[in-house]
Amino acid sequence: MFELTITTDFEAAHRIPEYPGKCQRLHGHNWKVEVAVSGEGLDHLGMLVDFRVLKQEVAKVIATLDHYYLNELAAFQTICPTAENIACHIYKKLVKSASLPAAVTVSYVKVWESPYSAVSYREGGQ
Ligand SMILES: Nc1nc2c(c(=O)[nH]1)N=C([C@H](O)[C@H](O)COP(=O)(O)OP(=O)(O)OP(=O)(O)O)CN2
Ligand SMILES: [Zn+2]
Repeated sequence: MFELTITTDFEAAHRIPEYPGKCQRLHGHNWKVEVAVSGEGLDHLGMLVDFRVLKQEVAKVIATLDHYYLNELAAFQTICPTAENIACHIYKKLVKSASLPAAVTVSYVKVWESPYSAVSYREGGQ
């Protein structure tokens, strides 16, 4: 099994409306995102998936979050844009991506809210 990761980041504002503290107020983060994909089979070049292809697919999702006020986005009208929900949102968007090879599975998405605090989202008991 091969597991490949890429990292990227984006800037966005959010607030956690019912949070009992300062996070209830509008504030921003430079969110770091790590995406891991895995699979068994390599292509004729010896790659699970080209890093460039994975970065492009992740970039499409990140573009929908970058420099937005996350609470205003459709994805976060019924759930709060916590690091947990952002990681889950990115994961589910990537799973739907048609541009990743069929044999490639998204292992997890990890989102850092700060250099010291991160959340990983994965499915299927991995
Ligand atoms: N499990 C989670 N906990 C918290 C989340 C979250 O998304 N998931 N989010 C927040 C707030 O967004 C807040 O901005 C972060 O708060 P905090 O950790 O206090 O961040 P600081 O950088 O301000 O850290 P200090 O130690 O207070 O300087 C809170 N929790
Ligand atoms: Zn925050």
